[in-house]
Amino acid sequence: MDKPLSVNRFRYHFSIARLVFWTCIFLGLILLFFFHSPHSSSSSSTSDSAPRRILADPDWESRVIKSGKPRSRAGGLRVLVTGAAGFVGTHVCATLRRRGDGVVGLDNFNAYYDPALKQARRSLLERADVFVVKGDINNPTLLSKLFELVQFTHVMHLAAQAGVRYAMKNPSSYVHSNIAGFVNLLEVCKSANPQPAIVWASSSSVYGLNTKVPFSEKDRTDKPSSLYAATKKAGEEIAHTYNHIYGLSITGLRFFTVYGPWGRPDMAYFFFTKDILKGKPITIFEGPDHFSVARDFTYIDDIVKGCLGALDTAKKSTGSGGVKKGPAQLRVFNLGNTSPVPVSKLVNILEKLLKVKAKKIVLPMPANGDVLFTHANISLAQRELGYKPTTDLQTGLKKFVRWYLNFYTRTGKTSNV
Ligand SMILES: O=C(O)[C@H]1O[C@H](OP(=O)(O)OP(=O)(O)OC[C@H]2O[C@@H](n3ccc(=O)[nH]c3=O)[C@H](O)[C@@H]2O)[C@H](O)[C@@H](O)[C@H]1O
Repeated sequence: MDKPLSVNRFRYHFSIARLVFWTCIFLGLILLFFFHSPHSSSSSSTSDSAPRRILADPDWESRVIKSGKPRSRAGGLRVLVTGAAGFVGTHVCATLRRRGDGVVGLDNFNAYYDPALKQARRSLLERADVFVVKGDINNPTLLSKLFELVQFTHVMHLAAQAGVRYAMKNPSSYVHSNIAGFVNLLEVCKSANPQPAIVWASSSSVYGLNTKVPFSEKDRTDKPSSLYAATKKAGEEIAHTYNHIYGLSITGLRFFTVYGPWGRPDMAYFFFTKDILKGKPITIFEGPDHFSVARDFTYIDDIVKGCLGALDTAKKSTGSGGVKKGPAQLRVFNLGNTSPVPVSKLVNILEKLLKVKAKKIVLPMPANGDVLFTHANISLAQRELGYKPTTDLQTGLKKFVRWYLNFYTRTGKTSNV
């Protein structure tokens, strides 16, 4: 009798120990999964740019609050500008601040192109009294903190993974910034009280392989030729959803190949300038049957006027704290120049301005996501935003070249694309 009892007791203790052991292993795995899951690292970590101690730093907070306060204009806007150290972002921030609006910049200062240029733009904005927070639009803790410190009336969303051809090299960066980042931003905006009105950068690339010109907002946009274009098109659909469900006022601006001082080194006009000056060959793409590839190049000051026109005419969002109270404004506008110029002509203008002959290599356009031409119909933006571009390519490139020579002589560097 005794023996079987002790055997049973032994078995009993053994199975309890086994149960405890496997429970511990199971809990350990759950904890391991939780701390290493992408969700937990993107939502709770502020590591890459805005560590928790910064979010609790009174000095950091007072800089955000001060920058977000309108200066002179009674009833000035309070604008959060994402992508503030980017090309368009820098110009928009400086112009808004100059007219007296409150502006807080946000930028993750990634290394897609020369971070030194982004830092130089940030210094320019510091001198213009705009504080640029280093942080990512994928960080909800940081975004919520900014909305806690400043009651933004508007968000000018310019942070994005730009560039048409780079999408073949790093497709996930487009999904991360242009889709996940945009959704994250909209989630925070929809929950804000009051909700801000949102103006954001879409792209002429949504017209994709369309052949009817000029491109009109009424045209279909279901033939993107690059992943970049597809993510911008997705952004337009996502904007529709957030407008529909939460009453967010959203305006999308389709920019047409924006160029000018403080521009992006990954764009053709910029690296053509660098290579022509260095005596390096440049490649000019052409279409089938020697078709001249052309762009509706649009000067930065004209684009900035369009951005401000969109901010100033944006109606208020109708929801609050995540609940829609009524229908809200949803708009999309072309911001182009309405006069396409062949890329070969752009090169001729640069040669004259730089007083250096380019070493040109003409090649058939590879299947790299590029489209053959762009041409904007801007009558809607003209009517609704008072948008009227005034700078032709010759004049705009002259200003760009002057800036380029001055900037890279002063800093003693050449552009590292
Ligand atoms: O409007 C937009 O929405 C987009 O505009 C811009 O794209 P694109 O219009 O393609 O400008 P960009 O790269 O400067 O090429 C210009 C021309 O040079 C040709 N090109 C280019 C490179 C080269 O080596 N040779 C060449 O001929 C090339 O074939 C093209 O015809 C932004 O980068 C993009 O982020 C987005 O905002």
